[in-house]
Amino acid sequence: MQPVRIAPSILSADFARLGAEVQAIDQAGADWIHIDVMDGHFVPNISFGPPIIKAIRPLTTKPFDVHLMIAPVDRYLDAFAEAGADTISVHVEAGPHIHRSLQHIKSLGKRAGVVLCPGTPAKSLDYLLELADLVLVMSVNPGFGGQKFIDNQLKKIAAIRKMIDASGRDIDLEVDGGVDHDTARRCIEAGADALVAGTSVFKDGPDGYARNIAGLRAG
Ligand SMILES: O=C(CO)[C@@H](O)[C@H](O)COP(=O)(O)O
Ligand SMILES: [Fe+2]
Repeated sequence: MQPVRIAPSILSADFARLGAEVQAIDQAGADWIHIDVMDGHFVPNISFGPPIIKAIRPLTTKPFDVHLMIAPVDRYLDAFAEAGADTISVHVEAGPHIHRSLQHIKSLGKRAGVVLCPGTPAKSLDYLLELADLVLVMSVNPGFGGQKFIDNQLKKIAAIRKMIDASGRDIDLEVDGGVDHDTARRCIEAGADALVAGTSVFKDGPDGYARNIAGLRAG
């Protein structure tokens, strides 16, 4: 089994130095760059969109793991693909046609991710796993970094691990929100193989990035 992938969330980066921050987490060992897109409608916060993603795309070869917290979502999928997303993840709660959204992402030649908010059951994946390359379990309510990990999501992670294994498909199981050294270990034990981390990677400034990423990966 490959080591758990660490995806630092640039929502916690210094936006005034965004390009340098992306290069710093790349050099520090990030596996993926996690990019949180928020619209002030699906979630109560606004972050960045395709032009920012396009601007930072030439600065690293690491995959862009784009987490869309926007509704409606379908009309923007092409723009995120063109801007340089590698994985595009959409919330089951963000629209009436999640199956269509996943089909659309696949048709663009991108990896399709499906995201579940804390209140959404694992069962909502029943007819979606055949299209998914990644399942993202939110361990906080989406919209902000720096929130506390919701413990009952560990049970959901374990349930989804079983569903993925039973599917026979190669699907990443990623967890996002409140991931620190302690909760990272518990997520890995429950079956996660990719972790998003904002606060716990960026909290000590650039000198701490490599140490913090390695610490999360070690579990
Ligand atoms: O999607 C989100 C929040 O909605 C996350 O990706 C956060 O940005 C993670 O930040 P921390 O909880 O690790 O500080
Ligand atoms: Fe995220």
